[in-house]
Amino acid sequence: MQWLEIAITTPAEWVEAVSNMFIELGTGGVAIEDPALFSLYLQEPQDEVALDPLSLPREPVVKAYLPVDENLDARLAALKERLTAVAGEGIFNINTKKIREEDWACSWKAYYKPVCVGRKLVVKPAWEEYRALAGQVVIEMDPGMAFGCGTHPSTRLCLSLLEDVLAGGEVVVDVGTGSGILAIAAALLGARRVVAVDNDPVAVAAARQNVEQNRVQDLVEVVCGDLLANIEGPVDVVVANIVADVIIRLALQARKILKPDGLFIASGIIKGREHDVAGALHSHGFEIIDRRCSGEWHALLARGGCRP
Ligand SMILES: C[S@@+](CC[C@H](N)C(=O)[O-])C[C@H]1O[C@@H](n2cnc3c(N)ncnc32)[C@H](O)[C@@H]1O
Repeated sequence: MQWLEIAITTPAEWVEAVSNMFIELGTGGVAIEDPALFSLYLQEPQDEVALDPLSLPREPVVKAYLPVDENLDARLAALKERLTAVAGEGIFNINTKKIREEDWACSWKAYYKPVCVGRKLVVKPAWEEYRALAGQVVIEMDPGMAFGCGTHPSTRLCLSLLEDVLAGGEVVVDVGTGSGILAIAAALLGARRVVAVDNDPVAVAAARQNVEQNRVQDLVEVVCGDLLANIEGPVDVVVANIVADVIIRLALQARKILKPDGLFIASGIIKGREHDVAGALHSHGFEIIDRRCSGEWHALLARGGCRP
């Protein structure tokens, strides 16, 4: 299959909004090439710096991929209309190029480097060397065509919340697992059993591969399905990094399978929608016990569940 790579060069303040538009358009993944992140990476002590600073973009570039099929023109037109509606003409520079599926993965790999998240997690591309410090928990990722290489703020918010709430021995469900990153993190942080679900077969395949890569296949089961439709409780933690409207739809299902005082980590909420999501959580009996944000992205930690 052929794919269209869409690369949008944008001022930094629009990065999250553009990423969100791609996600709402249904692209499997979003890659952010942010010169600020590269500079941070280059400041860290490295055994070997494989990145040529002169090759870095001067402004952030947000990339996503759409299949070249009969829906492509309509999806591109919808994207351009939305970009113009939010920011007017001339803010974004859009470049597209067709690439073969076999070349897809390599097109963004050069910019994907190990990143530290929270207190002890490190997300490392499968093909990069990284010498872990004492106490660090290293997740190896090859997201392929699925969302979730650990650089997106909404993923990072989930990772840091997982790190804070997991004490060991929990049953966790990761809804919208993408590359499997959150499910793998939960297992490496001590969960006793993790179910990872996604409705995209490409994501399910990538997640299964990453689960094996991290040698947590005895703890993590990856299934294809719609939200929590076929998942049985009781569980200790539900984590979901999807868009606000999907989180709202998920809230009741999550409450039904959570143990009393179970925890719901809800992320992927773009600025302006956090009140809608909090309202839906309250209306289903959840208590919000933590709120975190990074740039335009919000995550909520809610407590609630059903008595047996
Ligand atoms: C933003 S990505 C999150 C990936 C990963 N969990 C992370 O945090 O980086 C959202 C994922 O949710 C999946 N998804 C969207 N709607 C879904 C649904 N109704 N049921 C299951 N998965 C869904 C998408 O296929 C995508 O892989």
